[in-house]
Amino acid sequence: MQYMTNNQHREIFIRELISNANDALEKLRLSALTDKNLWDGNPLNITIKALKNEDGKGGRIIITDTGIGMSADELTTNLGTLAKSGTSDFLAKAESQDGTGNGNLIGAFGLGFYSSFLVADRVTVASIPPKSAKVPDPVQHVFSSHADEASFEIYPDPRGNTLGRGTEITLFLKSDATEYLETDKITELINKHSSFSSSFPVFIFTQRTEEVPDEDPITEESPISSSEVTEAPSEAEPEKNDDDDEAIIEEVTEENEKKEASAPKTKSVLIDEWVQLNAQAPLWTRDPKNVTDDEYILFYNAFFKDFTKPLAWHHFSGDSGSGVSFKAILYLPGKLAEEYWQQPLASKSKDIKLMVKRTFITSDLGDHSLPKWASWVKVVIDADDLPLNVSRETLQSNRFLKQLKGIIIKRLIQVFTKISDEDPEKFREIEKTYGSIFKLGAVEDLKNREKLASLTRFTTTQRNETTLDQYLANKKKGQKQIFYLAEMGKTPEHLAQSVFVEKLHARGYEVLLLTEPLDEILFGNLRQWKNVPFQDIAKAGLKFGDEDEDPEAEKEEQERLKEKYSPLLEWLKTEAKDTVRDVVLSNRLVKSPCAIVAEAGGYTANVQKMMTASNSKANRGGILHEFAMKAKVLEINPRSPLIEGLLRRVRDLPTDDDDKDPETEEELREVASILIDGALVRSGFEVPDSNRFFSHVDRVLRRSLGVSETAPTDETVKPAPPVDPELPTQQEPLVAPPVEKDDGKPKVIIPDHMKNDVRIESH
Ligand SMILES: Nc1ncnc2c1ncn2[C@@H]1O[C@H](COP(=O)(O)OP(=O)(O)OP(=O)(O)O)[C@@H](O)[C@H]1O
Repeated sequence: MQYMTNNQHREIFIRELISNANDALEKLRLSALTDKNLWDGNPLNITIKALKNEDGKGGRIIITDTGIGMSADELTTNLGTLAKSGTSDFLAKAESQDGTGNGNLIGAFGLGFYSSFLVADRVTVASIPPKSAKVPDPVQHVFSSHADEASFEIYPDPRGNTLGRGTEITLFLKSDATEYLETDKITELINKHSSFSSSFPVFIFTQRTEEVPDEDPITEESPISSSEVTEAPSEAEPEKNDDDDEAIIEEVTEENEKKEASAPKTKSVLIDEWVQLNAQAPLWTRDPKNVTDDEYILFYNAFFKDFTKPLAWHHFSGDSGSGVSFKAILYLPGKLAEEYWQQPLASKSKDIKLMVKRTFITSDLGDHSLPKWASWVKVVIDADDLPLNVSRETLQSNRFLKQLKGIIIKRLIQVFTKISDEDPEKFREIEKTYGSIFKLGAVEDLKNREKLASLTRFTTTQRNETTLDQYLANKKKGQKQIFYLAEMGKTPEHLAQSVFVEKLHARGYEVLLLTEPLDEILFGNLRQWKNVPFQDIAKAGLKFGDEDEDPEAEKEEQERLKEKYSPLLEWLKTEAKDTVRDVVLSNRLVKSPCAIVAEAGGYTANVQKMMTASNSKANRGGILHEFAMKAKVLEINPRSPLIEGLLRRVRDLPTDDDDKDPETEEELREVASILIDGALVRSGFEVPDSNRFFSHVDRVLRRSLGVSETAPTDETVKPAPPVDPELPTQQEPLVAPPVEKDDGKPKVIIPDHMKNDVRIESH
C-alpha cells in the first residue's frame, strides 16, 4: 500500500501531474465528440523525461501531454492563483495542517499542480490549446513560477510551437530531490502511485547500451555512440535531449584489444527508448482471479482520487438483458464524506463512471441517478456494446442507462448481504460506517426496504447485536410485539437501566435499545417485521403476550389491587392533572414505584426531546402538540412499599370538611408532587419547574430531619464596596513581557512542572 510516511509524501507530485495530464487528454477527447476539428486523431499520451545537468549537479523532469492545453489566460487563471499567494507558504501550511506536520494531508487529498513545488524550486509550463473556431491561431505560452516567490510570469514561448497541442511541464529539481532524475526511481514511483492514474499510455524516456556488430571497424578509434528513438510516442517529436550526445565510454585496454582481435568486432551503442509504463489492460477488464488486493486499492485511489483505503469491493460482469454486456468494479469507500451526513437527502451520485469500450463517457446519470442512500458508492462500469460517440443527450434515453441504477443497487446490496452472511468480523467494521445507511435506505427505498432492514443491527437488553430476524427467533411463546425503547443520544447501557425495561428484562423478554434518531423513523416506517408489530415500551399498549394464560386467581388479585388502590388512584388523578391524563396500576414495573408512559398519540420522552431540539415553532404551537404533550399516563407500582405507604396516608385523610387538616394535606401534596416529578425524570422527561421541585424536596428533607420548616436561612451577605469608576494606573504589568534570547527570538517561559513534558521552539 502507498500510505505516506514522512519522507514519502513528496513523491506524490508525479501522481498529481499524471492525473492532471490524464484529465487534459480526457477533456480533449470528450470535447472532440462535439467539435470534431479539435482532435486530428493524433496519439493521446503522456511522456516523461528526466534530464541531468551537464555539470552533474541537478537536473529537470519534463512531463508532456497531448491534451487540451491552455491559452495564456487559462494559464493565469488555472495555475496563477496560488502562485500569487505564495507557493512556499501554501505548501508549508498544507504540510502542517493535519497536525502531524508530516504531510499526510497532501498525501490524502492531493495538491494538484502545486505538488510540483514539493520537489522543484522552479517550474515552467509550456502549453498550447488545439486549433478551434474560437482560437483559430493558437500560440504556445510559458508559465513560469518559483517556489520562493509570490509571483509568476507568462510569456509567448520563444521556441515557438514545439508541442503542436498540449502541455509540457518542466520541474527544475531542488538539490535534495535529484534522486528523481533516475529513470528507475521515476518508474518505481509511477508503478507505486500512478499505475492507474491515466487511462492513456504513459511513456518514460530511457537509455540502454547494446552491443552491435561493428561494420566499420577501421574508422572506430573509440567506441561509438548512436542515438535513435525506437518509438516516437506522440506526433510532436519529444523534446530533443540536449544530453543525448553523451556516449557511454568504454575503456579501451590492451586486453580488450587482444580479445577484439579474435572475436567479431562489436561496438556499444546507446539506444534511446520510450517505454510504456501502464501497458496492462484496464483493471476492470482483467480476470478478477489475477488482480491482487493492492492493485484494487491502488486503482481505487488513482481512479476515484480518494487516497483512503476502500472497505470492500466487488468485481463483476454481466448482461443488461437489453443486449449490453458490461464489466464493473464497485467500491465501498472507507468513510463517508462529512457533507453526506450534513444533507443526505440532497446528495447526488457523482462517482458512477460509465465507460464505453474502455473510454470514459460520463459520470452524470441525469434522471437515472442512484437513490440518495447509495449516492456515495463508487463504480466503474464499462459497457461494450454502446456506441462510443454517444452524446449525453442520447445517453439519457438509452435503455442501458435506465437499467444501470438497478444493476448497481442490486450488486451493492448483494455485497453487504454476502459480508453479513459470511464474515461477521468484517461486517462489524462495515456497520460502523454504513449502519445508518441501511436504516436510511430502508426508509427511502421501498423496493429494497426489506433487504436493507435485514442488514440493520441493534443492541438489546440481552446481547450486543441482533438483526430483526434474530430477534424474532428469540421471542417468547405468545409474544406478539417487538419490544423497543428509544432515546437518542443515550447509550444502550443507560437505556437498559430504564424503568420501562425492568419488568420485561426481569421476565426474560428481549428489548431493542435504540439510540439513533433514525431508529425510530425506521420503525415508524416499517411498522412491523414479518407481521409482528413494533411496540415502544415507553408507550401504552405494551402486552407480554401471556396475559390470557393468567389463572383466574391472578385476575382476581388484579381486581383486588385495583379496588384497594382506588382511593390513591383518584387522589393522584387530581394531584397530577397538569402532567398526565390518567393514573393507573402498572404491569410493567418491578422495583420502581412509578413511571410516566406516553399514550398511543402522545410524545415519548425521546420524541419530546426531538421536538424541542428541532426548535420548530410550527411543530410546537398547535393543539395537536398540546394534546400530544399531555397524552401521558402515570403508572404506579402496587407492590412498591412507597406506594403502599402513600395509599395508607391518603386513606387516613379525613373526608369530613370539619376534620380536615390543611397542613397534613399540604405535606402529602408535596410528597405526591415529588413522586410525580421523580416519575417524569425516571421516564426520561424533564421536570417542568425545577425550582418548585427543589423547594418541595427541601421542605420534605427538613421534616424528615426534624428541622423547623419555617426557620429562615441566615441570608446576610457582605455588600460590594461603593461605585468607583477610576481605572488602574499602570504600575506593574500583569504579565511579564517575553524575554528576548541572544538571537533576538522571544524566549518561551514554561512552568517548572511542565518542563519535562513540553518543548517549544520559537522561530
Ligand atoms: N496538463 C494540463 N493540461 C491542461 N490543463 C491543466 C493541466 N494541468 C492543470 N491544468 C489546469 O489547471 C487547473 C488546476 O490544476 P490543479 O492540479 O492545481 O487542480 P485540479 O486538477 O483542478 O484539482 P486537483 O488536482 O486538486 O484534483 C486544472 O483544473 C486544469 O484546468
